Amino acid sequence: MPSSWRTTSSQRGAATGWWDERKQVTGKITSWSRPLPSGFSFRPPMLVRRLRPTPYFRAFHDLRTYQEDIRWPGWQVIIGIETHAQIKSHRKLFSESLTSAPDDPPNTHVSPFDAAFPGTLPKVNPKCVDLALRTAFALKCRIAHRSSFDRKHYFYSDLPSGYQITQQYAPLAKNGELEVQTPGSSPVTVRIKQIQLEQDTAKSTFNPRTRTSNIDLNRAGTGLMEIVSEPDMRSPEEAGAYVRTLQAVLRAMGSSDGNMEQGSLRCDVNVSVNQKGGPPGIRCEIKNLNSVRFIMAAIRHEIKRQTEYLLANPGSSVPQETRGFDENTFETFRLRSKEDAPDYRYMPDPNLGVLVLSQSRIEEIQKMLPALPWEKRSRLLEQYPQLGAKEQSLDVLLNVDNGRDVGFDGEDSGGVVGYFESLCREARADGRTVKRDPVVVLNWLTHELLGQLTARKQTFSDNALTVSQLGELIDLVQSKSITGTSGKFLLRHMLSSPSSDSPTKIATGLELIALPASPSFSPSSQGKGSASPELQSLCEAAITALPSEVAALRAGNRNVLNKIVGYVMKQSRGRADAVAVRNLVEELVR
Ligand SMILES: Nc1ncnc2c1ncn2[C@@H]1O[C@H](COP(=O)(O)OP(=O)(O)OP(=O)(O)O)[C@@H](O)[C@H]1O
Ligand SMILES: [Mg+2]
Ligand SMILES: [Mg+2]
Repeated sequence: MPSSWRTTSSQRGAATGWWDERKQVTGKITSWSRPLPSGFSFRPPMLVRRLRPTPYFRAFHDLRTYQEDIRWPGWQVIIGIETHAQIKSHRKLFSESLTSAPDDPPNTHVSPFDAAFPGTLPKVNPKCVDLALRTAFALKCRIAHRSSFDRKHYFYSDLPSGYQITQQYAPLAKNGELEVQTPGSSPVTVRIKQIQLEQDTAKSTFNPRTRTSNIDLNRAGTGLMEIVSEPDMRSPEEAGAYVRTLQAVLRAMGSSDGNMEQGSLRCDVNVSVNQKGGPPGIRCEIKNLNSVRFIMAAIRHEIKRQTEYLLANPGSSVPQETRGFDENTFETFRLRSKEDAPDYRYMPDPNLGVLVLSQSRIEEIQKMLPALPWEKRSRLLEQYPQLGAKEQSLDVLLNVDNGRDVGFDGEDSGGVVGYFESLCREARADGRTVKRDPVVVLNWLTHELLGQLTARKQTFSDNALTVSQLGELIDLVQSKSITGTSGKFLLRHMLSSPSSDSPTKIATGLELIALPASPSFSPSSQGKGSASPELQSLCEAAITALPSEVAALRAGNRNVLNKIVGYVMKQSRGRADAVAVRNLVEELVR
């Protein structure tokens, strides 16, 4: 190892002749034996100019005027978030092995490269680059035509090679922004400092009983995007809204599951406090937060801790620390101070050159960018203003839509939003167009179809009902040919026994067609005049079967009416119309 690599932490980064060190290791660039897809090429890292770290005091606290928070009067809180999002690709970032799900058996998705076998070489996965590029576009970043990879060394058992490949000095994208809406206040623009590609680590679990650690290499080498925000947030609520908005963007782009519980989205939150009008304080970094609730709680605790420290030690500043969050006490705790901070000994990865993206490749990605959640929302509201009163259901629909796989090669089927739109305006094979009430369709989709799929532990992609099948089912209920209860039963049946038969045929087979209220049924004549013989005999049977209820009803106790109606509904297996039954029972008992 050249002696110049052995730098101390104070010498590291911008302060030292890093560029000179870089030259020493670039002599040996591994050539690529496998061809790279079009649009990608590698050049030796010599060609990359070192980027100076962005000075954080670049007037960032002037960007937003000081606004007093009554919870901590006289103090200003500054928050910046580093988000690690697992890239939703089938293969890892630098190896051919498949990415894994959290419940996969340990060490079943590991290639020799992931396990750092000597002699193995990395090869960048273009899908990961494409997905990161999509994210970069959605976050309005400037894309770097040339980016490079660095090694960040630390010696943990969950990092087999002893270093993580990341993009410390020349990231894929920089200088973006994300508009964040917090309830009850105007939107805030959070600037994005950079998006860098890096590898995830393995997972180690400690068994306190046997005092052993087990290493699972399944996660090792999975692609991550580190999305670093500028310190532009000023309250726990803004930080929470930022993470939620970012999560929605990642899902809409199909670049990450953004699933915080399962660890595919993790945040390091940097918090500092300063007195009104003063310069920004020293930040403390709270590592690895995996829920928005914890993020907000950790920030609240940090504000309390740091303001108390500054009041108790006037004239001094908060010691710079890396902290953890205790999920039981909702408090942060010290992990290490700046002095104990690891010296990562960054160096360019000699096996990976410069990643050069052609303009045509970048334009291709931009052309196929899926719609952002708020774009889809305003399009739907513009098209169907009635949905304004159904915002919650609309959000459910958009959330499900965000979670889907968004392909690159035109395999995007429109997702649940496309399905919804086709149901509202169905173009039939015979050339007719059937229009449906969007509020009714939205109810059926979110409450019934998605509800049933969730109960069956399925997702929208498992939905077996075509647009015309669900459309016809909704029409059957709307025209009262089947009751709402029968409609739900029919939907369950069609999900568990998928077939290409029409809902009318299936409903007839299952004897779900509603009992007509009268021989010539019309909604306005329900229960009035002569009832259908079948409904009439069901109601008469109920009156005979429930003599005491009938006596109570005759004595003026109208509450028992529900019981009699319920009895008839049960006997008719949900085929009778409850209003018609109610009217008929009243008429017969009178
Ligand atoms: N005074 C401050 N108060 C709060 N946050 C800050 C302050 N200064 C910087 N930050 C935030 O700290 C974060 C720094 O992240 P960055 O990845 O650049 O460096 P790092 O934390 O030193 O590196 P690592 O990736 O190894 O954790 C950014 O999100 C930035 O917005
Ligand atoms: Mg970082
Ligand atoms: Mg950090």
